[in-house]
Amino acid sequence: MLTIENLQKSYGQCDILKGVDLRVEKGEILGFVGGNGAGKTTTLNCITGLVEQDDGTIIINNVPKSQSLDYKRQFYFIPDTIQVFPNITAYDWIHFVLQLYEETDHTKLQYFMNVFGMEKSIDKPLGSNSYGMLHKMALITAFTIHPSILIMDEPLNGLDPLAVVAFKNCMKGYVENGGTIIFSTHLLDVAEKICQSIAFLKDGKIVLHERVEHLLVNGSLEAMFLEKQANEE
Ligand SMILES: Nc1ncnc2c1ncn2[C@@H]1O[C@H](COP(=O)(O)OP(=O)(O)OP(=O)(O)O)[C@@H](O)[C@H]1O
Repeated sequence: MLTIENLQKSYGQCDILKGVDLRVEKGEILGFVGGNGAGKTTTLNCITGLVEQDDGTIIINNVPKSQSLDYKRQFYFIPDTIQVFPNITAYDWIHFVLQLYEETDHTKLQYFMNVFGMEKSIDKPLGSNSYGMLHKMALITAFTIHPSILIMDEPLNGLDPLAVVAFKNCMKGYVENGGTIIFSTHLLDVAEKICQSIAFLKDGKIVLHERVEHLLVNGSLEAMFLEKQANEE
């Protein structure tokens, strides 16, 4: 589904990604973890084309990143900071994006708006929405589109507890229906409940990529994280 080989990226003299290799299989929820500044956002930005890598290949559904348009049709991306036009409404924004993805099933949209309790905010200008509400809007759009792979950078940030429950249920339904998810997070207790596997990024490389049930044999993900961080330092 998603294959990354030898991904490298530097900013000036600073080598951020030093040969990232990663495979994500269809139907998998992969949690992408690592300390602050490890390079998670840089990796996701390379995958989604917001950043051009210096070296390495990225392929989604057998389509290489170099085939720009076709490649971009394979996924939907929710960045950590959602940039919006402040004067248009959530309704207009969502419908605009749905049109881009040729998604016309508005019953699905209504369903996910209900799930996330967004009906009352749908006609408000985006500029008056909170950080969490913008994230909900992006999630509603993503689950309505149902892309073959959903890529998210810290999607749990700003979500209230009800939205977190809705998010977990939607993720479950989405992968049961053939979707694949890769998301970065610092919330290891949530990751251990919803992910099938965890990739740990440290010093510009993936130092561990393992199924969650195998990791939990030795304790919590938090314990694994602390041990890995300490060992590698
Ligand atoms: N545009 C840029 N120019 C220069 N350095 C950058 C740029 N973007 C990121 N970096 C650097 O690359 C490194 C990795 O940043 P990145 O945002 O990918 O980390 P992260 O793992 O997502 O961190 P966090 O968990 O704190 O969000 C950091 O040292 C950061 O300062």
